Amino acid sequence: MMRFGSNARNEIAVAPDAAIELRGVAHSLAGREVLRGIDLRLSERRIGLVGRNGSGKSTLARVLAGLIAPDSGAVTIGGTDVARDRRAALRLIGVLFQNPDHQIIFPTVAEELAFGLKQLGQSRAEAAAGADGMLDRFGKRAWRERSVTELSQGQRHLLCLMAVLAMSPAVILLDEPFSGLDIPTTRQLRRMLDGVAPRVLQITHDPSALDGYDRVIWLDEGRVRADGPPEETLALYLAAMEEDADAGTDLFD
Ligand SMILES: Nc1ncnc2c1ncn2[C@@H]1O[C@H](COP(=O)(O)OP(=O)(O)OP(=O)(O)O)[C@@H](O)[C@H]1O
Repeated sequence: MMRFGSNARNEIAVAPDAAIELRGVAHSLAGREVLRGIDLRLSERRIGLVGRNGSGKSTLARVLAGLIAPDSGAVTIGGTDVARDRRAALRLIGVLFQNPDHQIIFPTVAEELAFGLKQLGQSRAEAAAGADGMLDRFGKRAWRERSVTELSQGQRHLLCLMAVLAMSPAVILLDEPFSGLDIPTTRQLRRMLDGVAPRVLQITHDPSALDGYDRVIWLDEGRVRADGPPEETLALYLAAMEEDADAGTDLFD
């Protein structure tokens, strides 16, 4: 099995099987209720999250990562409130957002990869070594000194995933992780994700991306509409999507 992070300080500070708990999570954006009271206990290794455009998935991802404190309710991972303890949250959950440009802050690949490791308390040399190690795993050592602006959108996406993996969080949250990636890169990422020990929570519109998953949650208008084994949740979800498509339900209300 692959391991990420050889440095002792990079080890996960909590048991990797620590559950994610959402209690009464509600949140509004611009006066609109986007999350409407979500209660979940997530302890499976591979969990999928599906739902129509605008159903609240990405907002829920931000709340799960502690990047937004919900208006009411709380999210804890292994008992730690991720919105209150941001430092601990870095080790607990790493997020790969849909758009890499919302995530990348440094001009070069090496600096971007090293940043998260320094945030975990690693020295400059340790972080540089960790960044190189991650580039080697993906056969991308040649990217080291490259300017991020010279990478394609898909390559920037891969860089963000490497940055998340390098930090060895207990939970990896992926928002449409394979959009814009070519087939070999997608397969490489899937293999990599299958090999990592932590829990993976994947937001996707592609049911096949959830093959082999333990549990799938369907979010609809900010509420959990179905939750259970993938084949059950996805059957309900896909049937409803067909109905909505036939009825021409407005996607962009
Ligand atoms: N920054 C914001 N300000 C105001 N409203 C927002 C903001 N971000 C999202 N919303 C609204 O919140 C709702 C949920 O958006 P969210 O991005 O969470 O949906 P999603 O399920 O991830 O959608 P998609 O599948 O299209 O990515 C939408 O109605 C959206 O218009």
